[in-house]
Amino acid sequence: MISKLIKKIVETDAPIVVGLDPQMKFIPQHIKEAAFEEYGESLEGASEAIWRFNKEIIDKIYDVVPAVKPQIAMYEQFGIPGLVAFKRTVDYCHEKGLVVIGDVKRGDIGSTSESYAIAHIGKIKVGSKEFTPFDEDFATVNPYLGSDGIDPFVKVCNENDRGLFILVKTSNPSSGEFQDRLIDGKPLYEVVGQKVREWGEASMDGDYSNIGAVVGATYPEMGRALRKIMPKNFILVPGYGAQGGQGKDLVDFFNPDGLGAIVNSSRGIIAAYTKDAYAKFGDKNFGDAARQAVMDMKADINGALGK
Ligand SMILES: O=c1ccn([C@@H]2O[C@H](COP(=O)(O)O)[C@@H](O)[C@H]2O)c(=O)[nH]1
Repeated sequence: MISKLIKKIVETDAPIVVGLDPQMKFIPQHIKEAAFEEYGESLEGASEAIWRFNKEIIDKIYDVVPAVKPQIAMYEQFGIPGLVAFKRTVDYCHEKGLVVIGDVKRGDIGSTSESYAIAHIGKIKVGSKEFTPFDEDFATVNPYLGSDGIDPFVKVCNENDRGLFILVKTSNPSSGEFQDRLIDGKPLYEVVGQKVREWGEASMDGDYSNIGAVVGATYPEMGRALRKIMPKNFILVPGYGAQGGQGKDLVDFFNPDGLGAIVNSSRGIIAAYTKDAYAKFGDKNFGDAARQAVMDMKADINGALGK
């Protein structure tokens, strides 16, 4: 699966993933009104608004980026209708040829991890039939339970040619509270980075492993250290834009081959029309504002990489 993602990054010349994190406050009034008119002010109405919003964004960006990252929390908060909107979004992104990274941050004891893995990147048999429940290409995973919580995810990946991004150093302000603590003289994030390297060794797909890492754009120094520890693991880099990360911070997350990292922006793209810089598009043209924000992000990152 990582080779498919790399091919699309090269084709679009954009190491960028658009985060589909559709909070209600970002959905223009005209979309909410139309959805509520049909489905009522209900979980169904909100989920329909999310779906319509996503579809417009996807239609405007699918040809200029390789991948999207729907954040399941934004859908789950609307219950079952929200999860239906999540699945519709995943399926539509696949129809448009996009690689889908499900930001689901799962991880538990082995038997439960196996079920999470099946749900998001695997297959399940029901009688004589087989189903792919959520059917993302990659899933994000929390490694805090250790190897027996990760192994079932790796097994399901290997059986289905899917991938993982394992949390190593997260972008949030308090990530250091635990992740920077020293263990035998090494910060925990480096210990986890070394484990990601090992977990990924049996999942090679070309030059890179299907098992990648999450490292926040907000910690460029740590990104540089982790790049060296995990030379064959792709890094998913959140924290660009709304959390303050910029192109110049990202250079060392990449390998000398110009690959090795893919940078996420969610609010910075999907809510671009609410920002002064893109206000000229207006709320009716929020999809065009998102496309322009992608082009600006691409110029910023590729400029920093000297392309
Ligand atoms: O360390 C992490 C891991 C995941 N995220 C997720 O990425 C997006 C970021 O959204 P922005 O609007 O671009 O800030 C969001 O879904 C987070 O849950 C992260 O930010 N940091």
